[in-house]
Amino acid sequence: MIEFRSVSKTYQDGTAAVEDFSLEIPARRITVLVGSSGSGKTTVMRMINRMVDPTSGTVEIDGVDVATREPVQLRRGIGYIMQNSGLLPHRSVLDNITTVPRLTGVSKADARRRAFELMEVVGLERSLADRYPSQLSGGQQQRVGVARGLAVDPNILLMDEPFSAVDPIVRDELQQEVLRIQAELAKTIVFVSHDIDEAFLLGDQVVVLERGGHIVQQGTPTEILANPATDFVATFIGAERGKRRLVVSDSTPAIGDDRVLVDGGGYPVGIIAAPGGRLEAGNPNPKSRSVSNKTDQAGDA
Ligand SMILES: Nc1ncnc2c1ncn2[C@@H]1O[C@H](COP(=O)(O)OP(=O)(O)OP(=O)(O)O)[C@@H](O)[C@H]1O
Repeated sequence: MIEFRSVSKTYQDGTAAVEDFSLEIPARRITVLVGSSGSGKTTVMRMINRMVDPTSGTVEIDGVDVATREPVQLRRGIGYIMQNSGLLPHRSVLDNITTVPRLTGVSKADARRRAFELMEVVGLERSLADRYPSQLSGGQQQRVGVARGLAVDPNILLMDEPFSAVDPIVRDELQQEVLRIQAELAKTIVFVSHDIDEAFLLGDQVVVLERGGHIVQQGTPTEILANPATDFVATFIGAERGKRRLVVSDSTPAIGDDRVLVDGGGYPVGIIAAPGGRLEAGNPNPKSRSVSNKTDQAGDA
């Protein structure tokens, strides 16, 4: 278990990134920290492996204050997977995966054998082993990042918006891989995301943060969806869902040349005015009405 006790972090320039943050992160489960940009998610996560040290308060792993651990040693036992994979550009896929195990004293032969196993775990073909990161797709690079994070066989895996730079289809695949790997390996995963759908898909526990690392709600996805604790959470859930689900469907009826906008449940939520269409024709200020909708209701569908 990872435990934050009244942790605060003020950066040198005076930014109070996290204030009085307390949280228990259960072992062998996925906890997702989700919130808008600048809410302190990354700062919280980095205090686990001492990439950031708290200004006050303590972070404990299985009852041991991480401040008592030597940072480099600590980090070698915790997998860290970040956005844009963070791979070493001049090293092959295999070398990227074996670097940290080699530093911790694993023999070259064992590290290579394990790297090939991990490539299989994350769905990468062996034939990619000698390529350089620039010769891989974004999704493949992220898979190498995940394999590298797993290479030291850590109990804890930190994942900082790992899939936000890949396209939605690849992101879906990678999210499913995480769930599959987790079902197999049962790590303690802390996952940072600004995407509430991703949080609900992956999280056993979801923690919604507001500016200053203030926890506005924590619980299972079902608990949060059923009972958003504040307007902020309700809006966060609703706005995000509405935005993602809105589509102009060919099968929806048009009004003249104007197109009907529907949400994921197929309910009409607005009209997109076509140039010269009925809405546009009577509109003295066309731009202001080119999209008319009520997205705030779309999340309820
Ligand atoms: N090294 C730093 N020095 C000063 N301020 C920082 C530093 N790192 C982060 N901050 C500030 O701390 C606050 C929280 O940042 P943090 O990166 O933890 O948020 P976040 O929720 O992860 O944001 P994002 O989703 O944009 O990555 C922000 O106001 C940010 O500008």
